[in-house]
Amino acid sequence: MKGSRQNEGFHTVEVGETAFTVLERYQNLRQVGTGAQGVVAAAYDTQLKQNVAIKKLSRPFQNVTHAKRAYRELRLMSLVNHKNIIRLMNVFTSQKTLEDFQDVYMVMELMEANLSQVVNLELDHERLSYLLYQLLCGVRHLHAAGIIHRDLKPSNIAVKSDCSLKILDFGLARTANQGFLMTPYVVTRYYRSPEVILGMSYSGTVDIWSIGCIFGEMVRGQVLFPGSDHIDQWNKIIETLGSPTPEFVNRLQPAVSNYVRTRPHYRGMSFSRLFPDGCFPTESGGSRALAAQARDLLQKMLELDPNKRINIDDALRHPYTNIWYEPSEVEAPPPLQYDNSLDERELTVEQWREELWREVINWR
Ligand SMILES: Cc1nc[nH]c1-c1ccnc(Nc2ccc(N3CCOCC3)cc2)c1
Repeated sequence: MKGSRQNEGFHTVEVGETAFTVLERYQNLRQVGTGAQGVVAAAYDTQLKQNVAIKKLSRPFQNVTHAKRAYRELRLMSLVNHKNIIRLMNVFTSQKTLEDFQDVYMVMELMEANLSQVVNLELDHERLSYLLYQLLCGVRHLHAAGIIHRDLKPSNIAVKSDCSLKILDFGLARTANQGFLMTPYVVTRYYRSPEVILGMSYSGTVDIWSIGCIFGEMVRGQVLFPGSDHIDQWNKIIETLGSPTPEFVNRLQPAVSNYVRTRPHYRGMSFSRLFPDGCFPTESGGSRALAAQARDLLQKMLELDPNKRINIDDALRHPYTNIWYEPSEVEAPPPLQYDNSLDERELTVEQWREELWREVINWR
């Protein structure tokens, strides 16, 4: 209830190098991560008697990129409701007025690791297919709400030892500036689809490409396309998968298609060479058949041409993942539609500050 939160006391603790000023109910804070948006701590919620994660957004209105992302995340997290998308449990600030407004704290359910810690483990097919299935379910729910993530990567997906998986954020706003960031954090592009790299119009299948890259990395134990920038990223993709078809190139904007045509011609590697049986789990039983199914799904996800790439519903019905198919999980009622136009608004830093302040003090 708003009243209690306003009056309830706060305490300040150091988490790494960062001061967290949080409601007294949250105790025993310890750092678990840092992201481009801020620091994340694990804590114990003495009211709910459960562990939680608390993300501190430091001055989220410092520039338009941060403000848009924070605003979008607050609105989207309150809007979607799915077991494979992290749930927002509480939002607060210790500042009492808009003039003093500085920081936002977002409280979520605590997971145990992110997928970056999992990609180099030898996972059996059961875990591999279950993680993939849950990722597809979460992304399907986002798409049902009109949200295309566009920036799925292992660091924004969290897991627990029971193999449950949750997507941690909502990716890029449609009008997010693709390149320059004010923070020292390097933007990871390894998982971005050809259409995002080449500035083409895009649809939900951009997220299927990213999921294919993540799935391939879990099989291979290394990043599939570790490009140092967009040019290098494109070169690595075509060296591995082969050059795009003329039909695909003709759909590009003139300047981009001219560049793409200057590239050498690559045949690309076969998927049985890219993902040989040896890199799949070799536990007893039908693992050769499972390896063939996993390879087939990978090939359909890592299709250069978005028009030919497998879509989410077909990926969820693929033999490799449909063993987990639960209509209640796949077809969870789509939330209200997200109004993307909210992303398009060009507000000043001061206006975003007020928008964020309003979102925080009016939060449920
Ligand atoms: C919202 C958010 N943004 C980034 N991360 C999170 C988040 C959200 C919910 N739970 C967790 N849990 C969690 C994640 C990673 C770790 N490890 C990191 C590496 O070293 C071993 C532990 C431990 C716990 C993290």
